[in-house]
Amino acid sequence: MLLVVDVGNTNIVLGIYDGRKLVCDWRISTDKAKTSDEYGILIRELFRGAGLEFKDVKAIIISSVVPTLSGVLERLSLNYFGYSPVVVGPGIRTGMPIQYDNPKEVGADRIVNAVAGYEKYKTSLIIVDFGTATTFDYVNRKGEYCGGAIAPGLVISMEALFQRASKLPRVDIIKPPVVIARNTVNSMQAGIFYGYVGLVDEIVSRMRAESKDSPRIIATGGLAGMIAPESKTIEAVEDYLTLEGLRILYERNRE
Ligand SMILES: Nc1ncnc2c1ncn2[C@@H]1O[C@H](COP(=O)(O)OP(=O)(O)OP(=O)(O)O)[C@@H](O)[C@H]1O
Ligand SMILES: CC(C)(CO)[C@@H](O)C(=O)NCCC(=O)O
Ligand SMILES: [K+]
Repeated sequence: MLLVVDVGNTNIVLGIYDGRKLVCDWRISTDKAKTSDEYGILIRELFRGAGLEFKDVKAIIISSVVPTLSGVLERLSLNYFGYSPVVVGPGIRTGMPIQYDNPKEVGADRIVNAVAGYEKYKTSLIIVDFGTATTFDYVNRKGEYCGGAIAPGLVISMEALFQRASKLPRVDIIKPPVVIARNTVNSMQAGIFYGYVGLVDEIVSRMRAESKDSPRIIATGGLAGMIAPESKTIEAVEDYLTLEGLRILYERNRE
């Protein structure tokens, strides 16, 4: 079985593939202070809960946008699983030309999403990933990664509001009952939720216009399911896009 690991700034998502089938997935908090041994213990517990053992894993692929944790997880792979992982980054075969000024600068998660999206849709597309940051990526018809936009994530936006204004509480990010809200909590929810729907549609519309094409628009990430129904532009939500992309990239790089 293949272990796929996506290290984000808020969460590390792990998945186990048996061939093309995702058999289980877990989400743990990203903690830059944790050692490879501490992650090892945590992952052992997750495996135990799913009736899996470390020796069931025959290969590992990691993408990370937290440089300090890349080494920690590489060490974990070697020490606990006995395999050196494929790490998404310069030098791996993506099958996707990267038209960023400096290809080394683009987040590995964005490339992984782009690879998965293009493999599934085989046409030009815009991918919106709602994570710590919200990323927008454009892939053209030929399957080239063309770049995109990075916006503050929904949770970060809410936290900025609450931390900078004494009378504003921390609120759940939900769709409020009305936009002309009559209490602080609903007012903040209205500003963040509808403001964010607007942010997404505006960026996607401008990217689509600039692309001079008619890309498909897909979304992923924890909060995609909440925003997508209100968005005029998002056509589909692909919950496991990043894990799928990691599986595909492993296939392209196994020797
Ligand atoms: N309804 C909600 N209200 C508040 N926060 C939420 C809600 N749903 C998810 N979150 C949080 O939003 C954040 C972003 O979620 P998501 O799972 O898409 O990204 P992530 O995987 O944590 O991002 P990254 O890949 O950058 O680590 C997470 O911290 C998640 O716990
Ligand atoms: C934007 C994030 C934080 C989203 O996870 C990540 O993709 C990242 O750190 N990217 C590096 C900058 C870039 O993609 O241009
Ligand atoms: K992510």
